[in-house]
Amino acid sequence: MRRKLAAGNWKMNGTGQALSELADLARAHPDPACDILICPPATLLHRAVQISADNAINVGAQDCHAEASGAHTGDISAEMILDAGARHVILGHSERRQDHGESDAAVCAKAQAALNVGLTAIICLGETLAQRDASATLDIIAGQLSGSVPDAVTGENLVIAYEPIWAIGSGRIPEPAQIGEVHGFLRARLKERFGADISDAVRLLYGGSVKPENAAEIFAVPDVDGALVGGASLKAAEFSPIIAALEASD
Ligand SMILES: O=C(CO)COP(=O)(O)O
Repeated sequence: MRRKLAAGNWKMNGTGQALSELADLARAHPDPACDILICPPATLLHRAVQISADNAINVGAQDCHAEASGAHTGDISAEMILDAGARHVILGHSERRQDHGESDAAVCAKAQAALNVGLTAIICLGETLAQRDASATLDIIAGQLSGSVPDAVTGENLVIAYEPIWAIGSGRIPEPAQIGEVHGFLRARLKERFGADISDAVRLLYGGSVKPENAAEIFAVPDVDGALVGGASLKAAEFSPIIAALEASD
């Protein structure tokens, strides 16, 4: 049985002061019925891990390099993330695909590096508004899925986040049926490629303008195992009701 996952992506937000939100979140959810993950900027990883050592909050990174080490100024490796005490890494977020020109192949290589050291890879994919309007969503998703996910997946070490680009930070979300269509498609494609045991263990998150007000509706969609939350994960008071809605979902 998959355990639900409420994941927060802080993006390029937060200095040391923001870590008090982690402590608040931990206090609000001492024994959660789902996994809780916060992915702060790399500068806060180590401190976030220390704060979360004795509570139910997990800590993850937002990116890693595909190489294990070497002359890559400014980058961090999967092993460094592990060494900082984190166990998850977000990869292929649309902001990285866009800002840094990351291709599916690049994301796949990073995911392979993450799996090599035992991290769980949270691979993001999603269509633009133009692609949705052109009825190309499932084709785009299929291409991103096959190109970004490495063969080494064993099930629990993979999370897929479906994040329609037009829903990120926009306040707009797809219809529940549209989310369900993509998640069902992802599950079926994973099953074709990896078999039922592995595909049943992969968690599928929805991301894009998840808020306390819409969380319950999103979590009621079949094959939605949680959320990857941006803006609303920055404040414990906003993320906490989203976590509660996930805990309350079937
Ligand atoms: O990109 C996202 C999470 O990775 C979603 O961001 P928002 O929740 O701010 O729309």
